[in-house]
Amino acid sequence: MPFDGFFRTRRQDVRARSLADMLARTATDALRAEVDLTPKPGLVDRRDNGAHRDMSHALMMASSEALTLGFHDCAVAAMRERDPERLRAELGVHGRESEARMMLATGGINTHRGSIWALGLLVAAAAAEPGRWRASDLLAWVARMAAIDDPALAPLRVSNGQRAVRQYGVAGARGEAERGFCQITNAALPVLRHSRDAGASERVARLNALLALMAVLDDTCVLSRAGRAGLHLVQQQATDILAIGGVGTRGGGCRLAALEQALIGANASPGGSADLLSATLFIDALETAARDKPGGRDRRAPTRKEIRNADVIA
Ligand SMILES: CC(C)(COP(=O)(O)OP(=O)(O)OC[C@H]1O[C@@H](n2cnc3c(N)ncnc32)[C@H](O[C@H]2O[C@H](COP(=O)(O)OP(=O)(O)OP(=O)(O)O)[C@@H](O)[C@H]2O)[C@@H]1O)[C@@H](O)C(=O)NCCC(=O)NCCS
Ligand SMILES: Nc1ncnc2[nH]cnc12
Repeated sequence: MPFDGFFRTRRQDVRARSLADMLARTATDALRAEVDLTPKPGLVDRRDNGAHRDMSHALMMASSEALTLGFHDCAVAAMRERDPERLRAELGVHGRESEARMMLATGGINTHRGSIWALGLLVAAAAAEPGRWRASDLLAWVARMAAIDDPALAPLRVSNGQRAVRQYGVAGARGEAERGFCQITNAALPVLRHSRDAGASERVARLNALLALMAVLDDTCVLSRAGRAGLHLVQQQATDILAIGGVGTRGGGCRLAALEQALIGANASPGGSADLLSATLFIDALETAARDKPGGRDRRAPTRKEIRNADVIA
């Protein structure tokens, strides 16, 4: 039918806009919740700037808010464009627009490039298949989309991540996306939920999930700053804290403080793990929303309070 878009009912348009708004808000809330989580080792939180001389809590919050529009645009694109190649190109445009808005909001500091990548793809996945919000479904979609080359990407764009990929032979952010960010399904989500089930506070559960990511992720942020020795330090010490029961135990809290000092001393920031923690919280929120309202197509999004309920430092 010609002009089939023209005949979309107002209700469909309203529903499309409301879904895009909800997904964009949920992604932004996940970013804010990650920044607010405290105390994180080597990362910006409510208490200090970790291993980042050029960042602050306020800057990270401003950056998070600046990304909402780009997430919305990724959702709308994924609802409208059914051709994967064309959609990949469009997501690349929205991703770079978001990176530009981030730089404007931060005065040129790269706070969230990795988050724009991971959450932009996840928002698109959730919008492309409304309600199919199991982690495995979302991340399988992400893996397919990430495997498509972005036609506009400058092939010689040399970033810290690309240098680390070449120097250390790791997957990097794009490679991890092509693998469906398996650290989320294999480590972060199980530890987050196991900690909750064991009675841990939401803050402790999220800190344990961050450690679970740090224990297994080949974080190019750490590699570019502190080399393979720095990555080994991060992975080993995060593993050790989880092995004694996580940050909720007396020994775990002390070791977390020691890890923070070691990371600052090594100028090592697990920024990639922070990005994937935001992605984990986003997926957790959508799985919860889908589970709480079976059968409904426009599932209630988790409230801002539900997503950010770990803001309070226990
Ligand atoms: C695919 C892109 C992400 C480009 O990635 P690339 O491989 O080129 O590397 P980078 O540009 O360096 O970005 C990678 C960032 O991703 C995070 N990250 C690191 N390791 C992993 C991992 N194993 N899995 C997932 N994500 C990972 C990390 O981001 C965080 O750290 C940054 C801050 O670190 P910092 O060292 O302080 O800052 P730098 O600027 O790097 O150094 P300084 O100059 O300050 O010293 C910050 O970004 C955090 O988020 C890595 O840095 C993607 O950018 C791309 O191609 N985008 C185009 C648009 C697009 O296609 N979008 C589609 C969806 S919207
Ligand atoms: N809290 C944080 N501190 C430093 N880098 C980050 N990248 C994403 N979240 C971050």
